[in-house]
Amino acid sequence: MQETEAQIRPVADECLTTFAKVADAASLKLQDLRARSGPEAVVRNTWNETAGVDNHRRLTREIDGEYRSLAAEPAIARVLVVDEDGQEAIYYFARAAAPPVTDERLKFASYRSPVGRLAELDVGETFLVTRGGEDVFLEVVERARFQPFLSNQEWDGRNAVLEGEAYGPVTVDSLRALLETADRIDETALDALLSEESDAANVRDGVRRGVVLRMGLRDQPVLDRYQGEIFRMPLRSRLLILGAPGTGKTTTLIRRLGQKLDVVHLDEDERREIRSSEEEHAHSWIMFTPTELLRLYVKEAFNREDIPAPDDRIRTWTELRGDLARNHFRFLRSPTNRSPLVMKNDAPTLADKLELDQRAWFEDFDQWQRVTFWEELRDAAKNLSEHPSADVASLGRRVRTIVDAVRMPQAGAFVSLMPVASDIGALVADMKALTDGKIRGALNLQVNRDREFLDDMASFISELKELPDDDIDQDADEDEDENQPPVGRAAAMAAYLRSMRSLARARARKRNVSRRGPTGRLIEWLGDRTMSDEDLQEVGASLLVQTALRSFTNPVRRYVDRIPARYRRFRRTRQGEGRWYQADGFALTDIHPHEVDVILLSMMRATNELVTGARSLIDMETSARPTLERMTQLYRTQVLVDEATDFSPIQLACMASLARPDTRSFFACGDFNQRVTSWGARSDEDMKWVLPDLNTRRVTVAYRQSQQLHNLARQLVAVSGGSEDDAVLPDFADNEGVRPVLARGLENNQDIASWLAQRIAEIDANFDDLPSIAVLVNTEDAVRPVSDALGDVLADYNISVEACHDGRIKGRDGAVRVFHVEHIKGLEFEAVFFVSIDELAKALPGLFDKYLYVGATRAATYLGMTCRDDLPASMAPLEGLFGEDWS
Ligand SMILES: Nc1ncnc2c1ncn2[C@@H]1O[C@H](COP(=O)(O)OP(=O)(O)OP(=O)(O)O)[C@@H](O)[C@H]1O
Repeated sequence: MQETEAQIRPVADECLTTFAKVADAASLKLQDLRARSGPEAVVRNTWNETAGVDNHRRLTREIDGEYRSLAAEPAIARVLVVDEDGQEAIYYFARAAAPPVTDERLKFASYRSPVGRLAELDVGETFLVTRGGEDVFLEVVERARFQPFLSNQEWDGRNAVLEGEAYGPVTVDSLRALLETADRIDETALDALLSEESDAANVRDGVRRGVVLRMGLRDQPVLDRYQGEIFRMPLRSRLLILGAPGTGKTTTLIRRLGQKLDVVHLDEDERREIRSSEEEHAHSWIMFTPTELLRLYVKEAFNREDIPAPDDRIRTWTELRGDLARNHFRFLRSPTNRSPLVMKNDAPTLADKLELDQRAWFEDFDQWQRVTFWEELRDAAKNLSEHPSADVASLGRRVRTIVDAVRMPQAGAFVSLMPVASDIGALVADMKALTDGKIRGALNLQVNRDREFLDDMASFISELKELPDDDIDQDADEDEDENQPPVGRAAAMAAYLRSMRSLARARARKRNVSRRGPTGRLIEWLGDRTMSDEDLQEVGASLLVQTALRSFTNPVRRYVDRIPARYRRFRRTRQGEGRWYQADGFALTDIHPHEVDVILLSMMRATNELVTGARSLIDMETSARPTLERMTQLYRTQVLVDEATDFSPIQLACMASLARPDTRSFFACGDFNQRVTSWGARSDEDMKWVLPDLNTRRVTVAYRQSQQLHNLARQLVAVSGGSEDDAVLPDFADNEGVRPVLARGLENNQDIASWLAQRIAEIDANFDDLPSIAVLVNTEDAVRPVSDALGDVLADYNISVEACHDGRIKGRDGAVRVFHVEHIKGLEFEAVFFVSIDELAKALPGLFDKYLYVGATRAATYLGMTCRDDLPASMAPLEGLFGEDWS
């Protein structure tokens, strides 16, 4: 070891000198920048143009941030390379920005730059660079990674891992302490003996694993060669990263996002493709996590990468789905939206086991709705072309030629319909003025007869509000129904117009209006205070023509925005055929969240096809524009999904639809063995369905767990029939850990708490500070009683316990945290305890093995399980892997 220490001391010395040099240079630049960026400097530099000032401020803010980061963390890696001519070069890599330093002997670069790849390669590996137009191979001769740390105005490098051709890898706790050992000359024999011990603890053979002390994704400034390759792939990639628990998928995802947000590291084509300013690009991303808790867990990692991550950028699907359906695509009922659809989490609408067939379900609907829409358009065109009025028939013939030319909705056909649409719009407006005039005339008559009429009607319709709008008139046009006042005389007038139109249409078709819904009830209430039969016939006939014509006034909007209405018809049809849906037991207006996903995907895909297939629809002033712009406003340059296998293929496809079409940048990571939702994606085929050109990559080095826990995890997969993974342990010197432990027959919370407390005390004895510990329980209701019982016992050790309800709070570091197992996807702890696993097996037979696997793989070193009775039968073969305690 002494020989190694002698070899690495010059490296340590150079590192510390370089840290100081970079940090000083960054601090100077920072001072300079701040001195120059006062208001006068801004005015002088930009001639006081607002855009210029904003731009200047942003640049100043960004550069300020970069220098501040460099002053706090001057470098994360050092690599010595040699080229084919034997020329050596030393590179220092900073996390994000390139350090503002020049040095004859040293080269400085950002880890995010292409040459940053050197920091990921092992000693002996080569990397191709282009120098003066020629390809040159660089071979890595020495590599060091470290965490710079300023203590008492002196730089140190903590947790450094150094490796050269002739030494290492070694882990050095402190580079400064390493240098100080060389300075000791006049030691007494006692001092020498003591310092021998501490020197040995400072420099140790091999790469060491850090203890998990806090609840948050650990910092991993330099990735391994496989992760690095993925993180550097072009922005326009569509990637799925699969890997066993702890293989660094989330880590890679966040590092990649950081790199791709930094426009400096995008190539020319990518910069063109993002089509936005730098500032927009910095905000144009969205990441999905399956749980609120994972969002909290990763937030700090975003801060380390200097990525502002407000809540609207890291989202759960549940949250975004509600927002899209209610506020953007507007097909769920709200105080301002008369839509009949009400989303209910437990709406019993869907057939059993539909989750196994969800792709076919979606495709059936999507195909049905496209065909239905076009057939209706074709029928409308035919009817118009045969209409007695010459004006109408001539327009009808024009649209018929276009519609008959294709069999399904197509971007090109919509473009061709646009010029006719405006002629039709003018005709409809004239016809509507006439029919509205007639209905208003009738209303006027009633008001003249009875001054109270409007007020009486207003109070009657306010009572109807609660009635489900089951019978919303399929032919009532959105254009007629826009901006409906909710209360008062204006609302009464709108309701009168609406009901007269329904009545008139029904008369013209020789049908009756349904009595069940609000419109039918109002008509009943009106009695003979409607229009004359003759007028109803005449208005009805005109309205039917208007409806047929309206199919063409804004065909894009009708195509996309009527998808929810078509969905209701589809559901009724298939329900009758005994497919996809329960035969009965739910209201026509109830809709399950998975059905909302289907509608959203259909609407988003339909819009995307038009945006990409016919840019002219959006580039020009057409009636289609607002419908398409609604989608373009939702686009993000980067869409990222963590724990992708917890989302259904339909949800994943919705997320992929949010990726800006120019780049279609999509990055998902997950592990099929860790799928804990019955609707989650189950296979490669599911993922290929989401995006056919998805490029799947695997990461296989499992960094989180000790040898014993890694082994247990693999056995768990084997006994549950999951797909075997190819994960291997890293070359850590301390993979050896302790056996997982098991307690049987713990029936009540007191017994459970006292067993947990003994194990926690055993862990605590090994550390100065309590590492991060999670206790997982089977239900939300068990969180409080288990925390209270454990808190009572652990109070004797001065260890506090925190109940983390609903997975909405992270809890405090230093306390033992209690979670419902449902929320712990993606997290990592030094120790995990699973309470009453046999009860979980009984409660969730279908997902038990998945939850067990996910729970057990959250632990880095210590894993404990309790059973109320005994191990579930499926786990019996693994009994021999468990011990009883860690004393
Ligand atoms: N290249 C690496 N070297 C050392 N440790 C790493 C490396 N990459 C990731 N890790 C560490 O491995 C642990 C697990 O990382 P991460 O949570 O990203 O894995 P994951 O694959 O997303 O896990 P899971 O599937 O369980 O969600 C973290 O502590 C992380 O710091």
